[in-house]
Amino acid sequence: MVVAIDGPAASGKGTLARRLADLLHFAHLDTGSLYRAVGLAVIRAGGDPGDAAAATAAARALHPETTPRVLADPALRGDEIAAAASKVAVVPEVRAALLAFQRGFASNPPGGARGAVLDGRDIGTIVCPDADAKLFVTASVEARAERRLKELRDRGVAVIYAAVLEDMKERDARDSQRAVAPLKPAADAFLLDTSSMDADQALDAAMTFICSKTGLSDHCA
Ligand SMILES: Nc1ncnc2c1ncn2[C@@H]1O[C@H](COP(=O)(O)OP(=O)(O)OP(=O)(O)O)[C@@H](O)[C@H]1O
Ligand SMILES: Nc1ccn([C@@H]2O[C@H](COP(=O)(O)O)[C@@H](O)[C@H]2O)c(=O)n1
Repeated sequence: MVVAIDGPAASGKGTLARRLADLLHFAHLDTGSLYRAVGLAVIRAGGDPGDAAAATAAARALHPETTPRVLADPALRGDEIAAAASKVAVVPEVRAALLAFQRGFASNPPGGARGAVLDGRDIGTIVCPDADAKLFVTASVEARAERRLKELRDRGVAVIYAAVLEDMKERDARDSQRAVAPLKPAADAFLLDTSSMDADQALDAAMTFICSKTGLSDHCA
């Protein structure tokens, strides 16, 4: 069984995907980490993430056996790498190079898990169009900027709200206006606006939808 979760930055989709995977004993793939890994590799090689050839070479150099170790690198979590990720993500050859790994994870989840939860921008539309349940998680850009601000400050990063909000708007625009696999809800996705929900309420709403859609019996009342 595959659960596809898409949405903009800091909407809470990663938190929700992790918690759903724990609850259902499914494997989880944060597909944004793949794009971050490509952006980080380009930067570490002294390149420009806006250089399509460099980004394509970095994406093609990611191998399935080493990818889990690459995705665990804490350096992926920085805001500079998030911006780099959204630049390499506009390149069609980069997206094509990352597709097989994502589809393989969904169809054959690691560790013998009986299902997979993938979160990203194009999971319900492109990566897993036949997913059993699709959710599009969103929140106002102001709520998302507040969440990211808190997260960064908790990590000891000195930032101001206006800069976080500006970065968020830029990334939203790049992700939703690109020509290939833009951020948008799949036609059959459940829209979950978490602007005034905490993470527990979002999980409850998602589970109610997944239960009604899939009839998963062992986790549904
Ligand atoms: N429903 C919620 N209410 C308030 N804060 C939340 C909620 N869900 C997640 N958060 C917090 O908001 C921040 C962003 O959440 P998360 O990383 O899950 O978002 P995301 O959509 O996966 O972001 P990104 O695409 O940038 O990785 C985290 O600090 C998380 O703890
Ligand atoms: N399926 C996906 C996932 C991510 N991206 C791009 O990567 C950037 C970083 O993603 P996070 O989820 O870690 O914030 C994101 O801004 C997208 O540009 C993507 O294109 N497709």
